[in-house]
Amino acid sequence: MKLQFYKYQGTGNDFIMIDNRTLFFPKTDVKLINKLCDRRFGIGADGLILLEPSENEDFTMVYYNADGNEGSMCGNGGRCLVAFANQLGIIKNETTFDAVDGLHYATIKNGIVSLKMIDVNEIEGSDSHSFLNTGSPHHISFCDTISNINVKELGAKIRYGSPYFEAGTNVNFAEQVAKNSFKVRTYERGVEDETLACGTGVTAVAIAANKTNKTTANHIKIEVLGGNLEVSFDKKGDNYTNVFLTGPAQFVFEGKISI
Ligand SMILES: N[C@@H](CCC[C@H](N)C(=O)O)C(=O)O
Repeated sequence: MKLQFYKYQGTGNDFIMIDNRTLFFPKTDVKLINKLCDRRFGIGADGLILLEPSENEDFTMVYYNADGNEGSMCGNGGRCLVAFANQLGIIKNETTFDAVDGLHYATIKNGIVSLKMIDVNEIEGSDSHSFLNTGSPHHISFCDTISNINVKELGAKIRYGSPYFEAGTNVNFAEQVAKNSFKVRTYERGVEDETLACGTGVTAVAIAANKTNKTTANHIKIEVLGGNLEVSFDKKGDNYTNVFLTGPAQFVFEGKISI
């Protein structure tokens, strides 16, 4: 069978998109999804996303990490899926869709997608790190400089170590560059490597930076290896609401692959 696919990227976090409105895709085939995401034996991507029907919303997002397993929420993947739904003519400039962590509202204008993320009200912290869930779990270490960190090696150590072990976590290294701006590098669980960007990761960094008083800003610019993202939120006490992740989401190419 020939599988029609579309390739998208959001600040270099890249995804295979499949229009699965007819529910034809063999979604329990972990090996197949892993192979499609393989950069040598397949199309190559950090993850694969199925666009499926939804009972009450515009569509449903089903996200798989490159290892072939269903993942938790993917912020950049969600933004790319909005651009894909727009390309398919399912939505115009705004949408609400279903995902593993609940409903997401989003807008798209001139290739820039702004995606509403879940509210956050639990942030664990110590002197060395913060940990919070922005749809996916994120460990954050604020560092003086991140350019010389071996993200793959150190990220893997933290991802598999105490207290995360098998369930694991994504791991972010963040450097403050100005009052309201940070640089971030991320080790992604499920890709098991550094990626060029992570949407739920930069969202977690922005909230953790505010919570730990590194910034009083509620509109934060984040530079990642693949480009620039922005995170904004409202804050009441320890509750972060109206959390938006904003940045480019672009179609790269489409094709058919034998499966
Ligand atoms: N790239 C993603 C994060 C994807 C989820 C993650 N790898 C996991 O399952 O933990 C993003 O942009 O948020």
